Amino acid sequence: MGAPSQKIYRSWPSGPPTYQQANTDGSDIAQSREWNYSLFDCCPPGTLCLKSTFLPCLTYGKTQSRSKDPNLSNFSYINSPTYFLYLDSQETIPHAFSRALGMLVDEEISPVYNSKYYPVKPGEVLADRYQTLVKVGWGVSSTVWLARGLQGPIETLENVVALKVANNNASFASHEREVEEHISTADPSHRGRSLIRTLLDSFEVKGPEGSHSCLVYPPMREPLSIYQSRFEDRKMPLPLIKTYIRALLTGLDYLHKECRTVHTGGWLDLKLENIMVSFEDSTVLAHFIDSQLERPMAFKIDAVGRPVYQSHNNFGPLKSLRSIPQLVDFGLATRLEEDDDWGVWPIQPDHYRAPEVILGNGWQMSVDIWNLGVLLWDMIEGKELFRHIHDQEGRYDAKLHIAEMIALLGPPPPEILQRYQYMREYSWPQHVRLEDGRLCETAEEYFCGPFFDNTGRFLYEDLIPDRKLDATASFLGGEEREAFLDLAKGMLVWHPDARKTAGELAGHPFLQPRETSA
Ligand SMILES: Nc1ncnc2c1ncn2[C@@H]1O[C@H](COP(=O)(O)OP(=O)(O)OP(=O)(O)O)[C@@H](O)[C@H]1O
Repeated sequence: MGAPSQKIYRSWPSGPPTYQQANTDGSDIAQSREWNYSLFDCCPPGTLCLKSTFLPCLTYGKTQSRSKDPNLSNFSYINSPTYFLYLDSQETIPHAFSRALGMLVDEEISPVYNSKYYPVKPGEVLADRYQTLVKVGWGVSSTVWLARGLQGPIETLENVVALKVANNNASFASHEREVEEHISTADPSHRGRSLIRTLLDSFEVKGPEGSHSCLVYPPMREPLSIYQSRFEDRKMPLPLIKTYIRALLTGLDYLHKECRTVHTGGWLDLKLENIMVSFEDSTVLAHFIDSQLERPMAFKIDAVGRPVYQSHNNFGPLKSLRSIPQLVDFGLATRLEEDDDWGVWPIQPDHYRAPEVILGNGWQMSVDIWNLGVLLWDMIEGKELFRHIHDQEGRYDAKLHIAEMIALLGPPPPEILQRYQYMREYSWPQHVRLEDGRLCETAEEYFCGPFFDNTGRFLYEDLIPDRKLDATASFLGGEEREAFLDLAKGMLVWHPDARKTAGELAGHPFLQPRETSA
């Protein structure tokens, strides 16, 4: 599905109806270029990156030269130290990547890959303040690099940051910066603030295709999706999962109450990839950086001449379980300042989509609670809760999704259906484009409704699968299972206002540490 054409929210033109009011009113990029290792046309990039990790003077030289000669008219990457390091490095170049010819790498996999990614190279100095070390990730609109800040003592680990270099068309980047600045300052004393990724700095760089925003963050170990894979059968120990869920709820409590911000706002929401885990021990990062010496990143040149580096994000086995989770990626977050501000456009990845989004009833903070409720199954069982939401061709089908919600939770209460009927008349302030190019004005058009008739009867009763929520938690036994279901039932509620708040849920008995008997 395509994203909304503009990132806005608007309340209803005549004032948003409350549930009560509604009740009464009834490249193809050719991937043929070879992998290679050159960086500045003179030395292998990975090696340069690694050398510069340990010998910052090597690549920092550009910054130093710039301070003497701002135009860099006489600057050369080849200076005597570089040259010797280049010679010295020849033996460390791995050859394994030659087999990667024609392969799609990292961001190239994105269906919307284009040259709008800034061509970051390892060792590059950005804005005279950060020197890139190694690429650790990518998204549909950015690449993420570990970098060293050049303004403090440059060899210390404290100076290592993560740089998110946004695409030049990424309007999300300025939005993300604004939201994150707001989050950083709303109430720094709230416990939940540390559970949300905070921005350390931001700047712009000029690339061949225009200007790119760069957002600077503390470095993190990895997304929860990778962290999970470090445990047998991808199953984290239950006490640890409980701690994580409690932490995420504390973060959401801060986000919702103090920042009046919904994490959701587009297609990329609360999911395992958007929960990052901190380093359990500073030596993990130190060893990772050291290890890059032996294992420089491979890269290729894409059809338009942009280098595409293969990210390195394996920080190795866990040394302890002392990591903490953080919510990241606020590029599509939505601020709803007033109680009667509503989001109205379609949001959330299919699997996590809340009923009020599909029905077009408008959404607020509680849409994140539904999302996290669904995510509980991914976190604990490593499997998705909703299993029948795609048609035989694998396309998302909202009526199947509603049918499965009815199976698991029972039918929606009357006030939801009344509001649904009321909101069917509502057209979005802006059309939203579907992947096939069609423009939609209403949620009903977008999600191929209607779903209920005027009497509130579901139009596709034959699609309701034979599943019950209680039967989906067989991964837990006895009291744990009951407590877990009680928690989930406070989150997976048709009526958005009846969902428990993040703050209430964080105190749920299922999430409290158990006293161990002496
Ligand atoms: N602070 C960080 N430390 C280490 N790695 C990071 C950090 N932030 C992001 N990453 C890595 O970069 C990847 C992409 O980051 P992020 O999700 O912020 O980018 P994005 O362009 O918004 O992605 P998308 O929009 O496709 O979800 C993450 O999945 C993670 O692997």
